[in-house]
Amino acid sequence: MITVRAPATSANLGSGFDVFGVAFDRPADIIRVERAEQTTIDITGVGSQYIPTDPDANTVGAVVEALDAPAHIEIDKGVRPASGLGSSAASAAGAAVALNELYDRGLSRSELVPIAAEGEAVVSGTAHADNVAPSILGGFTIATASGVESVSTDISLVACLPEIAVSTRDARRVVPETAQMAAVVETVGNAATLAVGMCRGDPGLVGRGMDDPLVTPARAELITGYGAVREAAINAGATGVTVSGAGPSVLAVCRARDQRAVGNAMLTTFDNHEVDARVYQTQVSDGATIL
Ligand SMILES: Nc1ncnc2c1ncn2[C@@H]1O[C@H](COP(=O)(O)OP(=O)(O)OP(=O)(O)O)[C@@H](O)[C@H]1O
Ligand SMILES: N[C@@H](CCO)C(=O)O
Repeated sequence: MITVRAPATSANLGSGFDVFGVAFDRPADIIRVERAEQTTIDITGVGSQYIPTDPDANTVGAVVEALDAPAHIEIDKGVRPASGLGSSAASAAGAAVALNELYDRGLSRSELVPIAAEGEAVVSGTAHADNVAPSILGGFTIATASGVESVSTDISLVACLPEIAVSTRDARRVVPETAQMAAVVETVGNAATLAVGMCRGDPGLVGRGMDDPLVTPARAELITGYGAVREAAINAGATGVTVSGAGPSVLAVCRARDQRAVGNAMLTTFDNHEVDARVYQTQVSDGATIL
């Protein structure tokens, strides 16, 4: 049996829609795989009642197919589904790393990224790699059609998960199909600023680069209290705030000393909007580990 811990992730970071991602130190999914004639899936943990065990409908099933690696797979969910914290991706990333090891396929971590991304197509219709890349490689990742880059960095994050479910499939329907050139120019500038900030470990630059006029405004509408939560986090010291992945989690970047204040401000403001929430004080961390 091979056991892998695959971390939660946050994709987009505002200006990097379908491209940027970061790995968290927690929460994480635990994936256990054993060789079998036929693929079967058992799921426990947070939100497991909402996740299909049919391999054709679960993200790990697509990974089994791509690696031709039938197995009995146990998924212990630490990352709630429909959270915006890369729940579906954590399972796919963990399965890719575990099955590659179990069947001795010899693929590199980078080669496993497009394989795990096939799982995302199962749930959202698109094989976007911006969550699976950091869950497999760790750090801050840039996933494009021509490959994936990863840098390790020391950036503190606060992810606030409200008790609202937003599916990636639904959140992709509100993404505008066209964009004004001025908004594209602004987004490119912000994305470049963010990438430099990650390389320098500078939360001020990362936060400044998270602003996104293209996708985030439409998605913010799906999250009760988003505007007020964002403002409260900024007032508590966050250097940037955006929708995490497809939502409903809200992601703040800050200095380590401000993490607690930012998290409390976000929780209190969701509570003022009668939304229960929980907070993860985390930082950009390593990718999947074989235990
Ligand atoms: N192994 C899995 N883990 C979690 N969700 C899964 C899995 N397999 C299939 N799903 C389905 O995927 C959906 C959750 O994925 P979705 O992409 O919507 O959320 P997310 O991964 O938390 O968000 P995001 O990609 O925005 O970070 C649910 O409908 C769930 O049933
Ligand atoms: N880039 C994806 C991440 C969520 O799966 C999106 O925002 O739709």
